Amino acid sequence: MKEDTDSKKWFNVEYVPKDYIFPKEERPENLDTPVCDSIPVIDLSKSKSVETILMASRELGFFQVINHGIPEKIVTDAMSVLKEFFDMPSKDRTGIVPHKKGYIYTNSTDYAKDGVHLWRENIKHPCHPLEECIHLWPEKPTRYQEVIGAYLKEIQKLSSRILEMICEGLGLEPGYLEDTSEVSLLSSNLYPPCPDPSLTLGILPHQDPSLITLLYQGNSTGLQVMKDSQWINVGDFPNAFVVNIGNQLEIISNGKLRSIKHRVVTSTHETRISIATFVNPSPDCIIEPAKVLVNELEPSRYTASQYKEYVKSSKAYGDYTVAIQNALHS
Ligand SMILES: O=C(O)CCC(=O)C(=O)O
Ligand SMILES: [Fe+2]
Repeated sequence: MKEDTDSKKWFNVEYVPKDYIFPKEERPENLDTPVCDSIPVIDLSKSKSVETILMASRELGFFQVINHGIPEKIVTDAMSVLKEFFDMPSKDRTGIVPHKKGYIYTNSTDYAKDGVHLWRENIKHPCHPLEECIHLWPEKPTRYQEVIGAYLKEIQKLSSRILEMICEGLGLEPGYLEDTSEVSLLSSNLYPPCPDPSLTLGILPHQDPSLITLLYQGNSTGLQVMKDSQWINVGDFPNAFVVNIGNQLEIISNGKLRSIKHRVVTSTHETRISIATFVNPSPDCIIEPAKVLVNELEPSRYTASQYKEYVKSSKAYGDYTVAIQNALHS
């Protein structure tokens, strides 16, 4: 049997197929916005980084970190193994039974909204505890489990460090966030070049249901953040990780830190591969504004809920993801 080569792939088209065209009011307008230089790039080797992280998290809910200590090779290996995964013939990627296997692959034929597909392919899998999940991840490419496992160990360290800095900046006791959080989900996207980016979207506008999200985007662009009612581009910065505040940390901080809407637009010439890792509260955690941030002048702005109940009731990560997470823990 002939393998599916690039020439036969769904995105190798001259015109955007009808199923990928969003209604006019949802299309990305104004794609010429200049790359924004107001997403702060924070050097973690500098002593003032707690202050700058706090300032960015309050104002924009997004920042980038450099000199973060993750070896470049671990990151480039992760990107290349994911590229190999997305490049494999589709028979090696599909046919996965979400309830049995520890990962979900969706090609672009999943309906994102009202019968329209996103211009992307995606793989997602749980990552916590690492020793229990790793064997359930893709077996092809053969290096996948080893390389992504090594990447996630580094992400765990970096996310702990960033959560500790946020704790310090908010005046919370050490460990308040870190002790009850886990890097629980990896979601990697491939956004192929698109003949007309003004008609399509890579990811719909959304806020992350996490505590924080760490994202590696290589040298590509396409991520946009809503600032003062305008979409602005998050520029690429060599070896940087993009960090954003998720809904759970907005609640814990009693609204001091902001979980901001973002989306991904496509490009005519660039292939974007991104690796998002969601740092979430442990499932049993009660999420509510930290007591030290609530007082007469600043009363609690959010009601308490258990994180796993929130995930279940809001279907925060989609049905399949909840199903594989439950399968793992039962
Ligand atoms: O792929 C990206 O750049 C963004 C991904 C994202 O926002 C998400 O997975 O929540
Ligand atoms: Fe997101």
